[in-house]
Amino acid sequence: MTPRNPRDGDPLDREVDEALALANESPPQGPEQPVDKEDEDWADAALNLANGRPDRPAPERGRDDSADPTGTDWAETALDLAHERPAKRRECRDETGGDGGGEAGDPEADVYVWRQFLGNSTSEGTGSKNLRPRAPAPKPPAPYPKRTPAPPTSQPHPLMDKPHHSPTSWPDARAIAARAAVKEAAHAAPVMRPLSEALGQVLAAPLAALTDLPPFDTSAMDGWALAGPGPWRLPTDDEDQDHGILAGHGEAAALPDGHAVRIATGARVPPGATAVLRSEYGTDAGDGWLHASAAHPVVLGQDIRTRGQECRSGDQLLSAGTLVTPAVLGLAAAAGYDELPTVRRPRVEVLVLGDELLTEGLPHDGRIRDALGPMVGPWLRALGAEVTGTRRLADEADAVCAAVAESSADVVVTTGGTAAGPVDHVHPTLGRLGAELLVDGVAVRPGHPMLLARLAPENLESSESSESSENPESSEKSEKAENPGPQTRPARHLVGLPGNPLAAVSGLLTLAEPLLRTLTGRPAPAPGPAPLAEAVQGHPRDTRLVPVTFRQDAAVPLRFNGPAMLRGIAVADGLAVIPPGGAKRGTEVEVLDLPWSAIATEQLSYADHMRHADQSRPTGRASRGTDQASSADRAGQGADRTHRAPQASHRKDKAAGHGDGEDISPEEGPA
Ligand SMILES: Nc1nc2c(c(=O)[nH]1)N[C@H]1C(S)=C(S)[C@@H](COP(=O)(O)OP(=O)(O)OC[C@H]3O[C@@H](n4cnc5c(N)ncnc54)[C@H](O)[C@@H]3O)O[C@H]1N2
Ligand code: MOO
Repeated sequence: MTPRNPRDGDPLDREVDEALALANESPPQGPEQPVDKEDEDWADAALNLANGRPDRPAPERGRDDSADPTGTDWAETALDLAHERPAKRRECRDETGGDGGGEAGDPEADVYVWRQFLGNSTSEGTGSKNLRPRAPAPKPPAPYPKRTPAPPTSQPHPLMDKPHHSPTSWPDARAIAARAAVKEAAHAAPVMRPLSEALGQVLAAPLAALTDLPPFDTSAMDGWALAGPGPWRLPTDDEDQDHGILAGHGEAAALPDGHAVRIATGARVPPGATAVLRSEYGTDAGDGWLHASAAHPVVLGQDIRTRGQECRSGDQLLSAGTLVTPAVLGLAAAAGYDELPTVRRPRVEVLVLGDELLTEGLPHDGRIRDALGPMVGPWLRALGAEVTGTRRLADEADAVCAAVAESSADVVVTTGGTAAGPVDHVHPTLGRLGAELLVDGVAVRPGHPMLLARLAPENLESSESSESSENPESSEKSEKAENPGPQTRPARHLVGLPGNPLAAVSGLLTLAEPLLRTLTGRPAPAPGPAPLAEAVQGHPRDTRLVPVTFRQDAAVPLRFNGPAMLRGIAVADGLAVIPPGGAKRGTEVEVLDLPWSAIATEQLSYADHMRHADQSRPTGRASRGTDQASSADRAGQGADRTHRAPQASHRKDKAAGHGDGEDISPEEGPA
C-alpha cells in the first residue's frame, strides 16, 4: 500500500474505511499498538493495526491488492468521482432525467453498476469495500429483477447542480433534527387517552392531583384506633361490629376519649382517634380492656397516614413530557384520573427500498434478506412513533416518488437509495417533490449518506386529494378528523436512512431519534458519558458510532461493527460516540442509549397499531405491493431484551433526584 498524505481527502477516507472495516471484523482493539514510522499517516497506521490482528480476514485484502493488474486504484477513482466532481452528482439527475446512468465507460457509472451487481458480496464494511473486486472482471451474478431509470419528466434535485457540499457535523445534524419539527410539535393537540391506553405515551400537560392523597386519615396498620392515653375500653360484645372498621367503610362514629376500636389497614380512622396500635403491640385480655405492650409506648399520631400527606388537591405531581410508565398509571389513578392528556404520537411510515431484498428464506442469486423492514418499524415505535406501516418498494423512481408523495404520515422513513447510484431514488424523489433538505449527509461513520428533509406542503395537499393511496395502513379518516384542512396541516418530514444496516441504525439515532423526541414531547436524554475499556480508532474527520456493551461501568467496544453488520449492535447496550481522531482507553465518551426500555410498552403500542390497521383496512388495490407492518413489528417485541437495563449503572445518578416530600412517617417506619 502506498502511504498517503492525510490531506488527500477521499483516498484517505478509503484507507480509513478499509482500515475500520478490517478492524470491525477483528476483536476490539487493545490499548494503543505500536506505530512503525513516526511520519506514517494515520490511515496506514490504522491499517497496520488491523493487519496485525490474528483473525483479520487477510485473504480478502490480499485478493483485493492483486485484483487490479493495471494498478488502477479504482476505488479511489470512484470516491474521487463521487465526492469531488460536481458534474458527477448530475449522474443522479441524468439517471432520473432518463439517460439511464452516464456515458459508456464512465468510471463512476461503472462502479455503481458493479456495486449494485456486487450488493450481496460477502465482503463487509464500507460501501467502497463492496467495490473492490472490479478487475479482473468477475462474473456478475444474475441481475436484479427490476431496474428502472426514472422517466424523463423527473425534475433534478437542486443539489445535484451544486458542487459536492460538506456533510453536516454529527452534533449539528442532531440539533437540526431536534429543531426541525418544533412547530409541528407545538401544533399538535393533546389526545385524551383512557388509562388503559396510555402506557408508553407522553404526558402533554402537567399532572395535578385531583384529590388529597390520602383522601382521608387512614390507618397504616391492622390493630386498634385509640383515643387518648390507655388502657382503652373496647366495645362490648353488643357494640362490636364483627371485624371493626374495615377499608372501604364510610365515616365511623366518633371515638370517645379512652376508647379503642379494631381497625384494618387502609380503613378510615374515626374522628377522635389519636393513634393506631398495631395488633402485635397490644393485648386484649378479654376483660374489655386493651393494653399496649410496655416495649411499645404509644406515640401521638402513630400509624395514622394523615389526609394530604402525599399531596394536596391541585399539587403538581408530574410535569409535561413525562413518559407514562406503569407507575405513572398507578399514580394517576390514585390521584383521580380516568384518562390522561397525552402527546399525539407522530405517525410514521417506513418505506424499504431495494430490488435485491427478500422477505423470507435464505439469500440466493445475489439477493439478500431485508434486515431493515423487521427492525426499523419497531425501533421507531420504541422511540415513541405510531408506525402506520412498513412498505417494501421496488427500485422504481415513480413508485418511490408516489409512495412518499401519497403518504399521510407525519414522518416518512426510507431505507436505502440515499446514495447517488443509478437506482438510488431518494434524492431525485425529494427534488421532484420540491422538498427542503435540512441535512444532506452527516460526518458520521457509519451512515454518512443519511438525510433529513421537510416535504413541501403542496405535496401534502395533492396527496390528500389523491384517490389512489396505496398505503393500506394509513388512517386517513382519523387523521382528517384530527386535522381539519390542508392549510392547518403540519409539515411532514422524511428521514432517509442509508441501506447498510448499521448505517441505518446510525441514521435512526442521529436523525430519527431527535426528530421524534421533539414530536413526542420527550425531554432530551441526559448525557451519559462512560470511560472506554479499550482504545477505539477514529475517522480523521468524522464522528464514529460504535456499538458497546457495559462491563463494570466501562464501555467495551464490540466487534462486528461494520456498516453492513448487525451482529455487534444486536448485543450492544449503546452506541459510543467516538470523536474524529479516535479515543484512547479510559477516555469518557458519550454513549447513546438504545431505546429498548420503551419496548416494554410495546404490547399496548402494538395493540394500538393493530386497531388503526383494522380501521383502515385496504380496499381494492390498496394492498398491492405492500407489506403489513404487523409481522415485522411483531418480531420486534423483544421482551427478552427488557431484562437489560437500558441505562448502564454508570448513569444511575440520573435517577437520584428526590422531592421534598418524605413519605414515610417516623411512626410508621420503613415499609
Ligand atoms: N461511490 C460511493 N458509493 C457509496 C458511498 C460513497 O460515498 N460513494 N457510500 C456508501 C455508503 S457509506 C453507504 S451507507 C451506502 C448507502 O447507500 P444507499 O443508502 O443508497 O443504500 P443502497 O445502495 O440501497 O444499499 C446499500 C447496501 O445496503 C444493503 N441494503 C439496502 N437495504 C437493505 C435492507 N433493507 N436490508 C439489508 N440490507 C440492505 C444493500 O443491499 C447494499 O449492500 O452507499 C455506499 N456507496
Ligand atoms: O459506511 Mo456507510 O457509512 O455504511 O454509511
